[in-house]
Amino acid sequence: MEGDGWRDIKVVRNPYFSLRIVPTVVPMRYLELAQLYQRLEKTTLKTLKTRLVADFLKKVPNDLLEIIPYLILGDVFPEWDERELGVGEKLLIRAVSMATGVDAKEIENSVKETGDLGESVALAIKKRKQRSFFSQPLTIKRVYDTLVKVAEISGEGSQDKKLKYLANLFMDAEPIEAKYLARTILGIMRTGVAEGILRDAIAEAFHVKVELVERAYMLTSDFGFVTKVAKLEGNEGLAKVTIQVGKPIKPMLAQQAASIKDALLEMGGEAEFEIKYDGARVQVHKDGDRIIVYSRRLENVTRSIPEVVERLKRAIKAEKAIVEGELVAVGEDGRPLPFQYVLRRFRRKYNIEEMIEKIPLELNLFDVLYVGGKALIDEPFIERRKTLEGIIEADGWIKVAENLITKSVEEAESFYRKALGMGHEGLMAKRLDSVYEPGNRGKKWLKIKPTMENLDLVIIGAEWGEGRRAHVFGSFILGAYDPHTGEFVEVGKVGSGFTDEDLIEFTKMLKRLITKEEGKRVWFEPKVVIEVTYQEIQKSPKYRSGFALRFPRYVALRDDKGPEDADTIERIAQLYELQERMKGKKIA
Ligand SMILES: Nc1ncnc2c1ncn2[C@@H]1O[C@H](COP(=O)(O)OP(=O)(O)OP(=O)(O)O)[C@@H](O)[C@H]1O
Repeated sequence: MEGDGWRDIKVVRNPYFSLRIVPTVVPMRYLELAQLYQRLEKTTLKTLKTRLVADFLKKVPNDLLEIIPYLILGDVFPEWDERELGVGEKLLIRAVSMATGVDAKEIENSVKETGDLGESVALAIKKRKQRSFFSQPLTIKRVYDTLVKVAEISGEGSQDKKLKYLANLFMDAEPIEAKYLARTILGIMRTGVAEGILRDAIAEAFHVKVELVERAYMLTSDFGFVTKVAKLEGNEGLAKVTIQVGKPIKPMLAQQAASIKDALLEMGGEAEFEIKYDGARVQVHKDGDRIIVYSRRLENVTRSIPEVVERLKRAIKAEKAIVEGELVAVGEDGRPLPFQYVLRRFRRKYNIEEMIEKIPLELNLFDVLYVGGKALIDEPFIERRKTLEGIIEADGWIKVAENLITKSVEEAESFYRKALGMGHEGLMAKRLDSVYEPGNRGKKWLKIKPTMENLDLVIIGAEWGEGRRAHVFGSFILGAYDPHTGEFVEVGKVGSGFTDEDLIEFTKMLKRLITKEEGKRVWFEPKVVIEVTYQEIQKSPKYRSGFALRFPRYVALRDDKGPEDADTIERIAQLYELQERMKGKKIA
């Protein structure tokens, strides 16, 4: 009966006939998922979390397999899906109030007291004054279908419609279900399950190789699909997974080289150098007249850049293709503007026309991953580059990245100086024979730039400000990801570089992520990524990470990156080595 959302076979004794086996329909209850969330929240042990998720996955009927992984992560849709629930805290509280008869003000006050919206919603449900005679226990399918409907409602009166759908769910929810439903709706799950745990759990549940799960995920960015293949087709099916037009591929990344000379040496004496444009990376999927553009974080940003989409339709000559490039904002003088300008374009949802004029965008394409029905990721870079040049018709706004293939340090250095002179960030060096490694930050691509890398770190805590700034956070605790424990560990505290407006914005954004308060200190669910500069990376016995940043300074909010894209302890260790090597070296 799997496939219809039903499971279990019950033995029913019929008083008139002999013992018969009658299949009864028992859909999977949302309660089971809520109990999983609760268990996950109670432990910090990565291994235990993995086992809990694996045991749960084993019980999931086939037709829920594609949605459960996202719900476990605390999401409803994959990050590249354009749909959003569009429900804020206020609307959610109104829905709970409607469902329970508890005054919205009372729920709001309770949130202030508990500091935990989920908990306060559960309390309201416990006080529920009425429950419909027709009340039905919540099933996962019903919760999911309702959330999909909520996401798809738009236009006039949409808030009221959303309110009714949500109130209906809360009307039938048990307190524990309501707690996690509320958190899912607001995207603040707090169960500490990130992609790594889910990946390991899929492997454990279906006895498949973790490397194959990882590979399939890097190629499709779709845990729902990967889970289904793992269960139904095992290792063999996973090994066959390849890229598909329409599903974003995790981008291949680079490490930093200390100099052009080091880069050439590492690449075996010859390399392709390309300008490193300072903008935002995009992955373009084209299928006939249909274009989808994904950001570095694989969010669908197509709608925010309609003029680029129109040009892409003409510039990509192939009928079906996946190409990658760097989108750069261009100033009036024709020189590149800082990457934050492109991010402003991505964020804009209304009056886009106005932005097209204000922030014109240029796209520099540097790779092709698919063309004419064929995945190209296993072809050498040099071949992909030729293919790319063959399918792009440059139009001044869309072009192929400027490059130089050379063995000569001098030639490459002169290209480097030229790139910096034009206002670009530096150069990329690419190994001619390198295949495309989705999601990997290896040494096949190296970046060369005059300054040390900025770091992208997660805000894991903060301290309230003082005096005039007592109502906002004054400094933030920075965390780097430790892949061994699955935790974010402290590497420093940043208080400079923020304007008053920044602090107000950050306080608003972070308040809802508070997990713990200790005097003036608060701790957050690790979600928000910021870019910081620093004077130096120091070894530090004080921090568990082993490193501390000297004089970190805030540069920008990286809402194009999720916590899983933030820099890791290992990356900081690498940068520390690089810093030591760069000391006293002049590379420009
Ligand atoms: N010619 C190019 N080839 C590849 N990447 C390029 C090129 N020009 C600019 N880039 C950008 O540089 C990035 C490669 O550097 P890296 O691997 O460090 O990515 P990142 O973590 O996003 O870092 P960054 O902060 O530099 O964007 C790419 O993701 C892309 O956005």
